[in-house]
Amino acid sequence: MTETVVAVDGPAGSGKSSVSKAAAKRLDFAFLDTGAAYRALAWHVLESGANPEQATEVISSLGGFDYSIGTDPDGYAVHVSGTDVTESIREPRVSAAVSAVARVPEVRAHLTALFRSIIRDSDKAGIIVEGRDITTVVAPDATARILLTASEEARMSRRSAELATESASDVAIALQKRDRADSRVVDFMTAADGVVTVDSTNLNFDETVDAVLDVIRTSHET
Ligand SMILES: Nc1ncnc2c1ncn2[C@@H]1O[C@H](COP(=O)(O)OP(=O)(O)O)[C@@H](O)[C@H]1O
Ligand SMILES: Nc1ccn([C@@H]2O[C@H](COP(=O)(O)OP(=O)(O)O)[C@@H](O)[C@H]2O)c(=O)n1
Repeated sequence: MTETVVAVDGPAGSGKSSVSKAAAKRLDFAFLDTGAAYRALAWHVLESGANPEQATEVISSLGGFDYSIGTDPDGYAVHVSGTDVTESIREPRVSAAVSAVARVPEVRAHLTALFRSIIRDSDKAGIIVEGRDITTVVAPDATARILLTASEEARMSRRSAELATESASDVAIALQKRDRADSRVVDFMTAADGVVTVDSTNLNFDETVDAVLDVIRTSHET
């Protein structure tokens, strides 16, 4: 039974995944990357030849979506029907299709229920869950709720440093397009009531992890 739930939201490239993972390791908590599930469904839709832009085709694909993800911050594998898709869900074709899949309300309801069961079943004392709507929809009553932000410029340069095979401008354009589409569905740019903003624009990685750990500690004390 998970006692402490930490919810982290924010735009693409703000550091949600890497910072949450590092904080979870420090606390010996589990870690859940919810974006991986939306990406895996987009991969599944593309793989089955369905059109991600067509909500009815996406909803039909949900029936055969057999998904699993680990919650170990030291390394987690993502599987769809037994196929390891950990790497392939990061491909640009999946990033380009994921927002269309994520805007379908039936998809969000299905995955939210899945995330809640993973959170409930985790055998660690705590879990850090990151995504876009964790502080507001998936776990609004989490022990600590954090909005991790960074300037668009910082986010783009961090993301393009990771994706060496693509040009910086291609990465920037794709990221802006995805953020714009995603923010029509959930607001992850402004902190909801009770959500603490950590702006990492002028913090290095370790300072950002420390800032997140501080919010978690403070939330425990109140
Ligand atoms: N405060 C920071 N300073 C510098 N680089 C950072 C910082 N936070 C995260 N990063 C780096 O930025 C990149 C994108 O982070 P990631 O965790 O993938 O973001 P998100 O999950 O929000 O899309 C990673 O390479 C990560 O190591
Ligand atoms: N809680 C969440 C998490 C992700 N998503 C969707 O999943 C996509 C991929 O999320 P991600 O966290 O892997 O994206 P990055 O920020 O890591 O690039 C996002 O662009 C959203 O479309 C969502 O709608 N709700």
